[in-house]
Amino acid sequence: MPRVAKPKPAAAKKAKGKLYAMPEKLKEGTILSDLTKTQWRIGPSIGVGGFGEIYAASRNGENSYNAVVKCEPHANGPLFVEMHFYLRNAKLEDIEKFKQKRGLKSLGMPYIIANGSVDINSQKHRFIVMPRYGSDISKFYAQNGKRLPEVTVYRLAIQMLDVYEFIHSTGYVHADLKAANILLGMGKSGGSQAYLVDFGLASHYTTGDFKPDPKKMHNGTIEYTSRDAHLGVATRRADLEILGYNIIEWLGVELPWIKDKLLTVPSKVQKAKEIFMADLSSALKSLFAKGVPVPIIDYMNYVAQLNHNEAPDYEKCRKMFLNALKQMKADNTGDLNFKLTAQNNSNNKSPPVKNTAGADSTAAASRKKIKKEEPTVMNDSSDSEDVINDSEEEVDTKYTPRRKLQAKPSPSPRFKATNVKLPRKAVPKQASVSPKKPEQKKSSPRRSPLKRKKIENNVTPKAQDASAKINFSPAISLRGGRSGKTVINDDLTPQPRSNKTYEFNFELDVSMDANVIVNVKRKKKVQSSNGTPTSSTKTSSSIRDLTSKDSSPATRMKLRKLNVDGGASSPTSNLARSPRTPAVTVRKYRR
Ligand SMILES: Nc1ncnc2c1ncn2[C@@H]1O[C@H](COP(=O)(O)OP(=O)(O)OP(=O)(O)O)[C@@H](O)[C@H]1O
Repeated sequence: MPRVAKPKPAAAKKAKGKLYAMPEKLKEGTILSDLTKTQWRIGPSIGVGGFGEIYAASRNGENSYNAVVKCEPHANGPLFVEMHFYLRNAKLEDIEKFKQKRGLKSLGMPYIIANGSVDINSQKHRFIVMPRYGSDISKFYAQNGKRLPEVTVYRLAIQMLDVYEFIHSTGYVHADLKAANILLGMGKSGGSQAYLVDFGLASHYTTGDFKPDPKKMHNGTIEYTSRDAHLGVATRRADLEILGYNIIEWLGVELPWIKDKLLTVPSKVQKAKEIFMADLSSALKSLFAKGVPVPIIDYMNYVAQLNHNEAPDYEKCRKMFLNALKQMKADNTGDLNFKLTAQNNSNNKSPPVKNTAGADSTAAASRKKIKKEEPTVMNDSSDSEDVINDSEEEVDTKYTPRRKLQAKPSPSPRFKATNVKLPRKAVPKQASVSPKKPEQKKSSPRRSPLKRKKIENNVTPKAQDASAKINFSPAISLRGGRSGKTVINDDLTPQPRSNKTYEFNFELDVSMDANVIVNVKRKKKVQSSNGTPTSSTKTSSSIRDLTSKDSSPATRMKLRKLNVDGGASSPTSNLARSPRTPAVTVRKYRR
């Protein structure tokens, strides 16, 4: 049995039956002190994300809540990732420089104002301060009966391409664009610019080989996750694909994998997207009864032929939408209009649904509405002022974004790892083309015209399994009921997340995760003839005394896949048949 080396004393507060810690509430009026000792007064809660809470905030002494504080426990990965993305790449001056270079009047790129740490109920939390934006566009989408005006869709696409161009210029991808993550600006001209928030899944994109990463497979919001993200590969084309799925949906049609209720099985969604993208013209035709909007088919075709490591031509994409606006004689300036009329929805499948929000759906009206809603206090309000000084912000450079431990504190159901059953046969049998070994071109598993042709010719949406030869990632399934929520692969893995650190000091042969064998080899120190201890990787067959001086903790673990039928053969012979087997280095635990 693994030995508990160091149980963590202050365990995070957990909801009954949940593996994830819940964030602590910040009382209205609480003062947070950031790293530069600037004080921020917490206002009402204005949003709850998958991992933490967002509060309106003002500089202490000022009246207007024109900033927000996003606060999450320290152990929480997404905010760590988001904060470092902002600190490294998205300071206000970086954004200004980019705008200048590109000749842009505005850019929907948020920035970080401040950051710090705070102890709340003896639990260390991290917080960031950002500008406050307005309503997110998912509200308009819902109010309009699941659609947005066509002109607005194209304008949003152009603005998001600008933001992508900025993010990609820093070496990162966003990986989670969706209506709920797009906020309108505040202030006089705020309604003309949309901002892309939530960088909790931002990561460096690959410029090298296409290497699927099981640890990151399916990350994102399942409805819009790109095919590359389903395989765990961060690419620029993936961001463009995510935008593509979103704009199709905003035009009032249902994406096939949503229509077919596949969202609870990521590998099925992935497969549906592969089929969709392999035969775009007929897939889109079946979605748009009145004809496929030209910029949609052009944009999706462009995305489909991009190489995984290719820099997208953002200008070319923007022009597709700009040309459509010109043809519609629509301006690309002024407030984004969210009010549906028959004129601005020529391409939608069915007649516009009456806007339940009435005349309230322009950006300006929305800002008014937001202002009206401001006094809503979701947390306990208190007159008392708790002054909390931040403790030193530690930057754990070894932090991996996968360690996202936070449960969603909102009533909307977030996937819980405890409820997942991973099937033994994690890789479906039809998976016969490994993305690691692209058939035609070494740079991209998808670019190959031959392969695409094969899929187009042989695959019908109903009978694709035998001929598509697409490698799908493990058949993880999600509990029903979740929708539109960011999910991180780690959430899908039923590993207990205690705060304990284990020392492995013996041979361990155990199946874990879907179909993986873990073989831990202890590095044994042996006495050489001259008495100096030397290392050997000889596998120990017996459990050794952990405190014994002649042993040291395991330093390497070998993982290998089980055979598809569930059996495991000898480690050495199996290695050849399992090229994706990773070797994992285990960090030595130090007290
Ligand atoms: N700067 C901001 N100004 C105003 N509202 C904001 C701001 N940032 C976030 N929000 C609100 O809070 C909500 C949640 O924010 P965000 O998506 O950043 O949190 P999250 O925990 O990362 O969520 P998830 O991962 O589930 O998408 C947003 O949908 C939005 O309504």
